[in-house]
Amino acid sequence: MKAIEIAPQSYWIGKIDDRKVPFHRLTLEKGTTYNSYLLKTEKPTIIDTVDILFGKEFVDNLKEIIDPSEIQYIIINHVEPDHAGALPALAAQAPNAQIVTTALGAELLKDMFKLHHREYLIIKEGDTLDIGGKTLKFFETPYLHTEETMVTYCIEDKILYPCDQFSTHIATKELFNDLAKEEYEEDYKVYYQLIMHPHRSYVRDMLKKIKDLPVKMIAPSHGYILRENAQKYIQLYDEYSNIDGNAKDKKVVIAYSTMTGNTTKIVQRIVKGLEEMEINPLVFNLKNAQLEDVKSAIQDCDGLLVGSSTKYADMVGNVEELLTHLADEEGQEKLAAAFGSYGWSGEGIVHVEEHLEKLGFTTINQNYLIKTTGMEKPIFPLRIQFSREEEMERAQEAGRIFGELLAK
Ligand SMILES: Cc1cc2nc3c(=O)[nH]c(=O)nc-3n(C[C@H](O)[C@H](O)[C@H](O)COP(=O)(O)O)c2cc1C
Repeated sequence: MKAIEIAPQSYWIGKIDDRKVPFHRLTLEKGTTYNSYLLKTEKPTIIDTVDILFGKEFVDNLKEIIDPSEIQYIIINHVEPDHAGALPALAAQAPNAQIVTTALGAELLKDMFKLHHREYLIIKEGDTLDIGGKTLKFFETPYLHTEETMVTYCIEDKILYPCDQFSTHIATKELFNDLAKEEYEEDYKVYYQLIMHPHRSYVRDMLKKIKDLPVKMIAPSHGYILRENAQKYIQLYDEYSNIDGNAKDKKVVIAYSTMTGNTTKIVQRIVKGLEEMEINPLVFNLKNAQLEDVKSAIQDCDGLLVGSSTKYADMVGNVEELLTHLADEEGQEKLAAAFGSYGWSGEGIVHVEEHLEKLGFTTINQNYLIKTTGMEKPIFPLRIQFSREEEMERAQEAGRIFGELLAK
């Protein structure tokens, strides 16, 4: 494909992939595109590249419009190899270019592509970069759809370069949405649901960040460049990610035991996280609760969180009694997770999780989170050492994530 002008001095330099593309355990029946952009300003800049399969072709095509050694910046909004895959081939031909990305993005690129020796320009929220004739502004948009992700906005052109966000998997040759020969809104929605929806609270954070930008065109990294009605596509993400009425009707039970109150502090932060999702859980400190009451609340709930600290490698209080009491119940695949404070080994939390699994609950743990959201940091089971404040942030995040998973 030849370069296509999208704005003065700005070009699409991507690749149309019209195969049935294997991707995220799916087959993209309509193929896709990998959209890369060249901003041919005084300090020539490339925004994202193409899939790793097409690295050589990408660089060969690029050479027809610019000498790669002139490139000053290569912006990597997201490190997945369908966008950053041509970076090694490009970087080898562009020795003067700095790689512009988030701090986490730089760490991942170094290890993934052995680019330790390159110069990086690390982006923080709201930073701007003068590329000689245009100014770029950056926003960190974590988990859309991986942790390191950011978006780039060109102030003069009013173009948003959001990489995977606002994308569509279609191997379009028309490229611009106003030239589309087929209806594509359903494909746009399906893409959102598969890739972005598991992270919809982050979608809402991103929407707040770009709310006041006068975006005239969205130039994503898959499918159509949205130059007609760009705001409509932002509005659609607002509608799709709206959590109202989704999570707030869910019933959550938290049941726990504590020796010295550390697990109570965790509960308070989990509750705050759930409240962010408009969920008000029923909380039982098992020391003061009738097990029959807790049991009937659990029978009636959509999600269950069971907490215990650890005493001599075991659960504390009457957590075990409760879990045994539930043995004649079936978890009915309801979502559940274990949490607790601990000192050095935290076996109590492991025992709680094993009980929940045996009872037939769908237990949220790291494997579950990786499969459903791609999130690899260990949120559940939630293990907090003593009640260290610096760790408590995780408890609130865990509450929010639990709510999001319930609302799915
Ligand atoms: C008698 C006793 C035994 C403990 N045994 C363990 C243990 O085996 N493993 C561990 O990780 N922490 C152990 N701890 C540490 C507690 O789990 C830790 O202090 C925790 O923060 C207590 O939380 P809580 O106040 O919610 O009960 C023990 C604490 C006490 C007092």
